Amino acid sequence: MATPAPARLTVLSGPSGVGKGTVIAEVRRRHPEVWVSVSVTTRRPRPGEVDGVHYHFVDDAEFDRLIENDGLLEWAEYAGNRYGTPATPVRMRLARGLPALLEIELQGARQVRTRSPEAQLVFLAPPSWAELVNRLTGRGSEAPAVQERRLALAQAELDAAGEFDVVVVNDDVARAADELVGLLTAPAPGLHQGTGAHE
Ligand SMILES: Nc1nc2c(ncn2[C@@H]2O[C@H](COP(=O)(O)OP(=O)(O)O)[C@@H](O)[C@H]2O)c(=O)[nH]1
Ligand SMILES: Nc1ncnc2c1ncn2[C@@H]1O[C@H](COP(=O)(O)OP(=O)(O)O)[C@@H](O)[C@H]1O
Repeated sequence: MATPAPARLTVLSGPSGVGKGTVIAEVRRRHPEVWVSVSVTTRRPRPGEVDGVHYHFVDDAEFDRLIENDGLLEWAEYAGNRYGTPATPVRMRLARGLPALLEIELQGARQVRTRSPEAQLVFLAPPSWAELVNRLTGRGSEAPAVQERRLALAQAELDAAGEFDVVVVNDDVARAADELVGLLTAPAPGLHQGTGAHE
């Protein structure tokens, strides 16, 4: 009866500029204990981004090495750069019975779905297309050509929202953060007992 629920792996995805970073920052402001994986990327740091905090910034050779050594839980190329989730910290969290949150794009979310079917996949959606464009251009962190590229990808990402377990609309940061906290603390439904599915 008293079998504890397995620690859950939760993935948060959504188009560039929808507010994934903002909502996660709000969740962590309220609940500093929420653990979020720090990805590796070949993208250049933006002003204010700190190596080891926002990302582990690596070059192509280092990224290749991580792939070869099976060091990544998943990885994908997105808008000309590669991004991946270091496997060991996530595995250690889950092995200790503690939840883990990944903020990754669609191809990565699909890889997690395949490898860990019990993972919870959450899609953060904008209230409207116009608002997404506003946020991405308003952030001002990318050149117009890069924004265009990200918006083209965003259309395909929005089309895939139905693949996710839950869609959270980021109309208001506090409200979306509340909803995400609820999902992170909800018990996992339907244990896959005896499958050894959770890594
Ligand atoms: N597959 C995968 N995607 C990631 C990872 N880390 C970040 N991303 C995604 O890569 C995309 C681009 O990230 P970034 O350049 O930081 O831009 P931003 O999310 O728009 O601020 C976003 O959709 C991120 O969620 C990762 O480890 N794996
Ligand atoms: N609910 C919201 N309402 C208005 N602006 C928002 C909201 N959430 C995020 N933003 C703004 O949208 C921009 C993109 O947010 P960001 O967290 O960088 O997105 P992502 O991590 O998904 O790329 C930022 O300027 C942020 O302040």
